[in-house]
Amino acid sequence: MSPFNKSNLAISFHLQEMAAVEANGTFQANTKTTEPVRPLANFPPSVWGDRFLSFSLDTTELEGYAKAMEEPKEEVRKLIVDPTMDSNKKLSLIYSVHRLGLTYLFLQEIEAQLDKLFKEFNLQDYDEFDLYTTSINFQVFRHLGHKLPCDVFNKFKDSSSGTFKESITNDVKGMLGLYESAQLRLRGEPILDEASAFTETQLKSVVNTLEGNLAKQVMQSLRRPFHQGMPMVEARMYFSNYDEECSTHESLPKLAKLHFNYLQLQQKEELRIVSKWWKDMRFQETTPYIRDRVPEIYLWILGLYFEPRYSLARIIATKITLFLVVLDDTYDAYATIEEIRLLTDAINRWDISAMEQIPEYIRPFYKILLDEYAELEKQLAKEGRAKSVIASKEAFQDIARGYLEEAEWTNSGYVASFPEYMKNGLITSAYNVISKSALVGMGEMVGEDALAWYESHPKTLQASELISRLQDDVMTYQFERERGQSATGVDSYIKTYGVTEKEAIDELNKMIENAWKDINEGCLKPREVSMDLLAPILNLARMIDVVYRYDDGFTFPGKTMKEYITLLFVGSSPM
Ligand SMILES: CC(C)=CCC/C(C)=C/CC/C(C)=C/COP(=O)(O)OP(=O)(O)O
Ligand SMILES: [Mg+2]
Ligand SMILES: [Mg+2]
Ligand SMILES: [Mg+2]
Repeated sequence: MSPFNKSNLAISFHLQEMAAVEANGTFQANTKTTEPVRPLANFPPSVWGDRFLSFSLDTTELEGYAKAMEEPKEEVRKLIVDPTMDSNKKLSLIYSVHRLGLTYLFLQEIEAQLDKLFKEFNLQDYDEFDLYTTSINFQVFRHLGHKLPCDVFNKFKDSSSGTFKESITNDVKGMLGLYESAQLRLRGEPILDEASAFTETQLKSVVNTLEGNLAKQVMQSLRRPFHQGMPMVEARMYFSNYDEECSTHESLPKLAKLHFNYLQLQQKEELRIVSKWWKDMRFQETTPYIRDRVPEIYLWILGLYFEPRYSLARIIATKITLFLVVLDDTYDAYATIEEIRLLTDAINRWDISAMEQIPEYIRPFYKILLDEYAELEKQLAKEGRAKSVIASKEAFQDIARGYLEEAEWTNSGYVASFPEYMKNGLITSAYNVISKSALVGMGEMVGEDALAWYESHPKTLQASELISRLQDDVMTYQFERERGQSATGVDSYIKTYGVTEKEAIDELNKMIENAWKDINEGCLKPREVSMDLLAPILNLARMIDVVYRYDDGFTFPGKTMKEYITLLFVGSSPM
């Protein structure tokens, strides 16, 4: 959409909204009802309607794909463990396996290979490797948890000027690899800070001169680097744009196709289940003021983990996150401060007797909330893991209190200091409650120690929360400011440090960049917990990039989220 159209959208949207408020205003003037003035947002309606309800899973087809995967999977496994394969070829095979989202099928074999290759690492070997090979190796080691030193890139810098050598700018594949490598940087790796800016500028300057797959690959990475992407979608795009790299061994694309088709059927069934549940709960009738975004929230949760074994976990986490949309839009775009106080108290009480104290319109939500959690607690108690449900429920109560704090600030016109805002903002980022809710269906790997680690509010989780809170604020503060919603991190930062709006946004973006470095650090070995428990946190940060890198892609889901939902769940025939 051209910027002109975009501003048209905003204008027409604003006019609609003004008309609605106006209508409300005149409506109240004439009828003298006690109906309060409400901060209505008139959110755009669902893009999808009921189209995902009609899917019907053919389990024979699903089993057919699973069966057909066995043979190419064994072929790929043999390649991964093949002791005669040259180590750089081995690393580039593992790289393609990883980008195709297949690592989890060969995790033991891949970890064993990388442990061995990482032990054999010495910097001298890298003297004769070109930029492309160096960057592939760097990415594989870093993605799988090994801290390959960024010194491997020193030889590409001009020792006298200290900048990157001009000569590498002609090596587009190498530059692309360096750009993707730079996204894995940690604090204290300035060569990679430079590399990220240098390669992005260079690649943007040549992208229109490129052709074929290389053009598609550069456009794909410039739009969003792999590391910040949604694994399921990134796998699909790697398959489409890197067929040369994928077809080095013909069993790999064969496996990738069957794997994608298997997952697509399972995910369409999950989307049908949550869409039917949402429709049966009649939220769009009882709370019509909320954003109707079931496929978008399901896509968000799919971003956390796409492995078949997490099917139930995705359904549970999607439902709880949909509850959060109802809660957030109720606090932000409908309830009065009195109603918010009553609802927050009811959520803290978590008792059906609190029904009579909350407004009529929100009672169905409250009842469904309590029933859903009671059912989850009962189910998980059978596995002796009801504690994960309690942790999710307590985090849910926590965010309601956080949303109340925001509402009190809005109501009193108070603009919190930035530190005070962030203390509450990490809670309202919703990434604590969502990550804990993601654990509920993950099975026996979520033991006492896993829960204890999450409850300790680890740095990696805080970093993901900060990215969620601040990226959302940077992309939604104008729209929310127009509606008089609580001051966001942007307003707090401006007020606390007396800087311009642009300076504030630059500072917030630097905080987001540093938070990404903390997440990258947290995923490197030795890890505090298994990567299975870190992946939802890393992927939640990735989904913020997917939804908010260019605009408020959740309130206005007509671009990236629509494209991704179409790619994964609409029509696309089996590969
Ligand atoms: C904050 C954030 C990006 C959360 C992501 C996790 C998530 C899906 C939370 C559910 C509520 C929601 C969609 C908030 C984002 O919109 P918003 O801009 O209305 O959130 P806000 O009211 O907290 O600013
Ligand atoms: Mg909101
Ligand atoms: Mg809110
Ligand atoms: Mg917002």
